[in-house]
Amino acid sequence: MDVTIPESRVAGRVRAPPSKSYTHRAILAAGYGDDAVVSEPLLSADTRATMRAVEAFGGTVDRGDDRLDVSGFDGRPAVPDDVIDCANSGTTTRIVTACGALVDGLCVFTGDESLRSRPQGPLLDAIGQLGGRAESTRGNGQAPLVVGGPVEGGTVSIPGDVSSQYVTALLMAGAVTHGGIEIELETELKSAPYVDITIEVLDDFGVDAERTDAGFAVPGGQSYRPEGGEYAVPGDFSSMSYLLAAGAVAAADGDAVVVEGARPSAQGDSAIVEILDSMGAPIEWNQEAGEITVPRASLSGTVVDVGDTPDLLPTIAALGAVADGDTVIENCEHVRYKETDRVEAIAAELTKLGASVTEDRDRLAVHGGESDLSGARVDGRGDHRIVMSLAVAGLAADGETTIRGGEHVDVSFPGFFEALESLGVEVHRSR
Ligand SMILES: O=C(O)C1=C[C@@H](OP(=O)(O)O)[C@@H](O)[C@H](O)C1
Ligand SMILES: C=C(OP(=O)(O)O)C(=O)O
Repeated sequence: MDVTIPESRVAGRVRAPPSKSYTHRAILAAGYGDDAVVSEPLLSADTRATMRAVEAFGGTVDRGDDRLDVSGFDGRPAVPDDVIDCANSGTTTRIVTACGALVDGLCVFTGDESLRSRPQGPLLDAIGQLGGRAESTRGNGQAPLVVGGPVEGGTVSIPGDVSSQYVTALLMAGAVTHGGIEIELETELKSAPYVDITIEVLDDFGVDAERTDAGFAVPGGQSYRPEGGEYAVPGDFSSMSYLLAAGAVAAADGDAVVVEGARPSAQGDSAIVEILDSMGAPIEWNQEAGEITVPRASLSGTVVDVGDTPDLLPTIAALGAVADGDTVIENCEHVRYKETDRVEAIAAELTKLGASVTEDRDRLAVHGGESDLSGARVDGRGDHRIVMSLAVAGLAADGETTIRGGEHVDVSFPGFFEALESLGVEVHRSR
């Protein structure tokens, strides 16, 4: 689907969707337990992949509008009847692969073309160190994967600079092993706040896991159960970043965008508030009310290290294209291992809108203010975050911006274009 965004002014209140990261973890945590309700879940293509996996392992997930009733497999996943399709979701692939290592038999995991190009080698290696079987069918460390166990726990050594999701996956599975899992990190951990999210969710399900000097550890023999049998998902700050950025680049004179559902949590991506502040936006976060208000501002460039916040890179780059001066995004090599190589993708697509960028392996500089952005035809690269970031840039570009592949927002923020419409943007969709 092509989506056309005209240069626009926006204003109004909009609610952030529920967190994708928390929803994935809550669904699988409930799967590892017996019965639990996940309330206010994100219902999106990626979280549906995790629901399918829980069902393949012997659980059931009854999908309501704003709740999921999960009947889990009680720490003992069954051999799936079929291959598990993780679609476009890296999180699903990693967390269910570690669950597959608990199975007394074999499981096969695959996904779409993007997913089948993403790195899984360190996780396969870790499962091997635990005595499980874990192979890439093509021998290239990418899905399709064949995984089996049952592993009973132990110590693993893994790199920390490819994906934090390997740590998340091992901690979640380790809690129901006999002996628990100790994780030694070979290199500094990137995307570290996502492991904080994991530890927070585990804690809410009554499971202990902790940071250690060497990395992380989770004792075995634990049971997953949220207090009162119910777990509520908080709002998603990565998704909010597009709405807040829209306000900062395009709010109507004297008006603002107000984003609801912004309660503090372990999400590193709440750094978007400080980043917008550092660019000169008079942004205000009422943490008690869970509301962030942002009017339009003349933005200026900033320097951001995205080691902890990879998913913000496309948003920051779009903001940088509208701002005056240079916006420098550092420590971003791991952002190349996502649905697309997002450093290359956003650099190339913003260039089509007239932005000037300098791309290095671990750094992206956007030279704002050199010329005004002008609408053009751009490619969302089949990547939800590239699509949404280009839509933000489109709000501030002269004329119209047409984004190819608008339907991919379904991965994390299915109502994204409706949210823009509610803020006053005339979104045009064509097939
Ligand atoms: O665990 C998670 O929920 C996520 C971790 C991050 O990935 P990496 O740890 O691979 O950087 C992030 O980019 C992804 O969108 C969600
Ligand atoms: C990279 C992302 O997710 P995943 O790793 O789950 O595909 C994302 O949502 O930006």
